[in-house]
Amino acid sequence: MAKPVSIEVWNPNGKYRVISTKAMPGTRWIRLLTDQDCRVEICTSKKTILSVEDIQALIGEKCDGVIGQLTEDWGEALFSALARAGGKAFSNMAVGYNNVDVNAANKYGVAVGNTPGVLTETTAELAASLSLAASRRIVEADEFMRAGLYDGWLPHLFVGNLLKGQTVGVIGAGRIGSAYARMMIEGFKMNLIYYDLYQATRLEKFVTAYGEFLKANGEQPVTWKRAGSMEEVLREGDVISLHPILDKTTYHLINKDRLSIMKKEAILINCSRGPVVDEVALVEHLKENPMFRVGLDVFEDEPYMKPGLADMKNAIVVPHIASASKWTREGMATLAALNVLGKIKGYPFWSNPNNVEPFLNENSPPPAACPSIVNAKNLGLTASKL
Ligand SMILES: NC(=O)C1=CN([C@@H]2O[C@H](COP(=O)(O)OP(=O)(O)OC[C@H]3O[C@@H](n4cnc5c(N)ncnc54)[C@H](O)[C@@H]3O)[C@@H](O)[C@H]2O)C=CC1
Ligand SMILES: O=C(O)C(=O)CO
Repeated sequence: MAKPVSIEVWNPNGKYRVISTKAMPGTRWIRLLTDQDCRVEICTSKKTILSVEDIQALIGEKCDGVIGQLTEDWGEALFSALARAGGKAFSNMAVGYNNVDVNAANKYGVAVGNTPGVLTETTAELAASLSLAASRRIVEADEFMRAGLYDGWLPHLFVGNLLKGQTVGVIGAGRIGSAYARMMIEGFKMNLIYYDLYQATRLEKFVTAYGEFLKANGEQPVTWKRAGSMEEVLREGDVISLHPILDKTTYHLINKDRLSIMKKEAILINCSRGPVVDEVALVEHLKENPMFRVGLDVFEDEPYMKPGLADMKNAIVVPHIASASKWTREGMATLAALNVLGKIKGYPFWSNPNNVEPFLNENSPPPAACPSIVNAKNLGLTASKL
């Protein structure tokens, strides 16, 4: 058993014991819990990634719910420990929950929450930033400047790609993929090709309407196409951004063969999960194709990069910061806390996790519901009528 982990306590006499495995931005989430008779314990350990043993030690003998992080391994060991301690709820402070074994949670009757919606625009904005940075070689140019290498304007200096009129490819056109597509289409007048298991009807309607607007104003209209296969997107896209969930259907979705069918000067962006890309194959591809560029927010063996990646000038790498805006991170903390609180209080689950705004309004109390419980149906929970 690991040593006890250091904690900070809010409302020590609260009836329900709720643990957060990390300090989270803002204070609203703490207030929402303490106002409802929760004792909140926040882990203050300096370790970035807590082990299963650390979290078991935090859970202890009695625990009603836990707010955890995407870096933690929530499986059989933790859900059984939480259930033994009387716990009813766990929430990831993340929309992605590939770190959670939902079947194990179902087995122990623990509700699993996530935080959709509040990070859609923020994450899409980072994907758009990486797209621009890669197309205009901003990081390379910045390094060049700081190294004192600039000795005057030159016709060939850091020539990149114009986005206008090119094709943006989106794989996984859900909330974030669609928001990213809109930014690239509206901002840079790119044409869209996308691949998803489902039709992105709202996105299609948006592109059609925007195309008509451009035409009416004497400009070249933008177009959209739903691809019948992922390969079609990879062949046709100039900038391709990955936004699917990580599961067994998307693991190494970008591999050696698929990289080989992409355009030699294409840009690949990954703000989904690292294992969606075979990073070893990517490093080889970057070496062999110097005009091919990538922008990566996530990595296969986070926090590590595969050998060679850090040396590649045609790669831009940032440390999983796509959701890192203040508003989003505070909102994620709020949604995660309300998932746990709602389950402890026996509230129904919110029937539309695509619209979590009522929970984020600081000026009114949140609805009496759990904003997003991914296994609500498995646990037979009731949907909110609000
Ligand atoms: N880098 C970061 O900081 C962040 C990463 N994410 C990642 O982004 C993912 C997507 O988030 P949302 O857009 O909110 O989720 P979403 O559920 O709205 O979208 C995911 C889309 O992927 C599609 N999809 C699933 N399997 C597929 C397949 N095999 N091929 C093609 N498409 C497939 C789904 O149909 C869905 O439309 C999260 O699961 C998370 O892993 C999310 C937020 C921040
Ligand atoms: O919400 C997620 O899935 C993240 O990756 C956090 O930014």
